[in-house]
Amino acid sequence: MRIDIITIFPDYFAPLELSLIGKARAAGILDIRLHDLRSWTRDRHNTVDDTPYGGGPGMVMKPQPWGEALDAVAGGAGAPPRLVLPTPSGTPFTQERAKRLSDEPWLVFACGRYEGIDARVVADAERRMPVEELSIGDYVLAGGESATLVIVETVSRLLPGVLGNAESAVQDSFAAGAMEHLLEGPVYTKPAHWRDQEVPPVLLSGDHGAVDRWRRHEALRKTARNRPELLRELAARRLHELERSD
Ligand SMILES: Nc1cc(-c2ccc3cc[nH]c3c2)n[nH]1
Repeated sequence: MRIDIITIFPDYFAPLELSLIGKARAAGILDIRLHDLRSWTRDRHNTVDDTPYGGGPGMVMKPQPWGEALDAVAGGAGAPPRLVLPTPSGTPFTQERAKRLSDEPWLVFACGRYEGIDARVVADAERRMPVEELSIGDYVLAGGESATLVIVETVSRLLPGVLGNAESAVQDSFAAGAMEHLLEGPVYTKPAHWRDQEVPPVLLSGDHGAVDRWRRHEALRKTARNRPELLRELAARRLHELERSD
């Protein structure tokens, strides 16, 4: 997968040189390219923002640098990339959406700042590539860079060869089919006794059936406590499946 990131803060993405993603880049599984938006400014101050039409607080990112940056990065011959634009007003980013994005050969991320990017940039981009405006949660960041890091990490770890043990990707809380979207329960490792706490004996029993039942029970408990709405959705899905099978 190729990933291009356009931002005024390229250094924000230094973490993508580390750990699993850094190794995947070195192995050629991931081709991540950073682009400084200011490279496409034309004035000596490298201006990327201006006051909003209609008044109001803050500044808006100018269309000209973005238009030329997207032309340069995403405008080549061949199939266009999918443009991902993190924004508080976007479609919720979920594990299911991450799975779909992981099937894309080429993603371009546009990292906004200030009050956002002039709306004509998205309208212009939609003429030549699919555009996805995504929110990583109902809170407001200072820019799109953190959201882009979250999306890139979530998507990249689903790519074959990125995680050492593909199984751990399957067992994620929200991975389709793994414990039906339940939250993951507690995990333990050596030593079996630590600061007067014991590892649950079932995990040392060697009885894999009992371990699976215990883990499902703990996942249900955790989900009921922290995300009860997921249990309601699970019940509704089960009911729908039963009614379809009648
Ligand atoms: N889910 C979420 C996205 C954002 C976001 C994304 C881009 C910009 C640009 C300026 N402020 C921004 C905030 N906040 N929260």
